Amino acid sequence: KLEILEFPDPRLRTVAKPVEKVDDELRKLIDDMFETMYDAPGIGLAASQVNVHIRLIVMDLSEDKSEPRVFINPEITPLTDDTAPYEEGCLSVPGFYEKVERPARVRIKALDRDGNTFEEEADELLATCIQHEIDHLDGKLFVDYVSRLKRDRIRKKLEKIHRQRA
Ligand SMILES: O=C(O)C[C@@H](Cc1ccccc1)[C@H](O)SCc1ccccc1
Ligand SMILES: [Zn+2]
Repeated sequence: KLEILEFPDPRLRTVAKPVEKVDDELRKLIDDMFETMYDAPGIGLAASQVNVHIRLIVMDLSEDKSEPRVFINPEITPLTDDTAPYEEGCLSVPGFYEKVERPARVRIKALDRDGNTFEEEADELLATCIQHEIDHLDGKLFVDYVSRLKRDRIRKKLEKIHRQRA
């Protein structure tokens, strides 16, 4: 299992670099990220969250771990000006949930775990999750979309918890 960085760790603000080679070493990291995500549990995980600053996301929106998805060097394009709200959480901001508005439908272009390019249109939870994860690759967190007052309260609470840890 890999350690998940927690807000306000400054390493979460790193902008991830494109993946150069989709090889067995990368696939080992992908498998370790799935193990970490399922154990958390979560439905998405960006490499940035495990302190590996490359443009790699793993995701599984299914109820029974039956639909693992890999997005390498993902690019998204909004397909509508409509936005959809979602009560977002984050494995890097444990215990806090805030409403975030994001484009309701997006086009995703990425490489899969074999290095093949694929494209798909996403709405609902897939649209929300892929945008949340790509934000991680750009050093952004969902708490950046709430007021500074709210963000500071969340930061202070998590800093207190981190101080109480050994
Ligand atoms: O990136 C992460 O930290 C994992 C996120 C992914 C996510 C955030 C907001 C909305 C959708 C997905 C979550 O912590 S995974 C936990 C979870 C489970 C079901 C629904 C929403 C969030
Ligand atoms: Zn997150």
